[in-house]
Amino acid sequence: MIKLVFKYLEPYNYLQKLRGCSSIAMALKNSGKTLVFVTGNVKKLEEVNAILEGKVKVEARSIDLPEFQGEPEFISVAKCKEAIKHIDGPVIVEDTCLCFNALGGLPGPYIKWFLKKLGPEGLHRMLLGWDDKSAYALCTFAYSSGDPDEEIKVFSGKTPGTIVEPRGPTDFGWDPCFQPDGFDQTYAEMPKDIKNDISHRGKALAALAEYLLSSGEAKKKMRIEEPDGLIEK
Ligand SMILES: O=c1[nH]c(=O)c2ncn([C@@H]3O[C@H](COP(=O)(O)OP(=O)(O)OP(=O)(O)O)[C@@H](O)[C@H]3O)c2[nH]1
Ligand SMILES: [Mg+2]
Repeated sequence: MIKLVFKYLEPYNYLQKLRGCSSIAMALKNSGKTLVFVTGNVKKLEEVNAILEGKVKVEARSIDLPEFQGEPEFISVAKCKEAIKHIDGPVIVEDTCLCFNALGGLPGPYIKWFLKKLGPEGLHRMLLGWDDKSAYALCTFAYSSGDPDEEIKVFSGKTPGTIVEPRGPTDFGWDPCFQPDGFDQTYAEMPKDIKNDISHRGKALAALAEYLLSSGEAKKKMRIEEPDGLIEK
């Protein structure tokens, strides 16, 4: 029963946070500036579009940014600094980590290479010698207003889970071997909308959307839709 309540309450919280973000879409539309998501990963893009649909209009640019090393926040900020060299206007980038607790957080930001070489089955096998199969997915967005002199903002989302034998469709990365806590399905098995509601990416985007709406700094660059109509800030 508790499991069931958790299952439905948590997604609801994130949906609540995103509600009302249609003003961001209007704001960016009317400022003549579109928020550009720089990524080379179409599956990430699909999820970002689904999560922000009807709230924030994102334009994708496929640029193969360097894969930096270091802590997640450093990597995302470094990616963002690279991205703004190519884009005129507001930009977001994202970096995803899959962290095994038994391995002190590795592969972490290096998951892309582990996945490429081992696949989801190999990731599961990495933990065969360990009792602790717990892990977490971490998503870190970095946002720049486009002005290189302004501070880059970072928004993170973390979802705890367990590394299991792969189950479900294999169309997105390590989804088949990650089972989020409180669920009996892997990310790959669950409906996309449920994944997006509880995922590392969904949580990070909720925080980003909240910032764009509430920050005076971000608002100054945009026109914001108010209940009485569109007014200039
Ligand atoms: O099963 C998954 N569920 C997810 O929700 C998810 N998000 C990212 N990934 C994979 O994890 C690595 C991150 O590396 P990454 O952040 O550098 O991404 P990337 O290089 O593919 O794109 P980008 O850096 O151009 O945005 C890459 O292999 C991605 O395919 C996921 N796999
Ligand atoms: Mg990358």
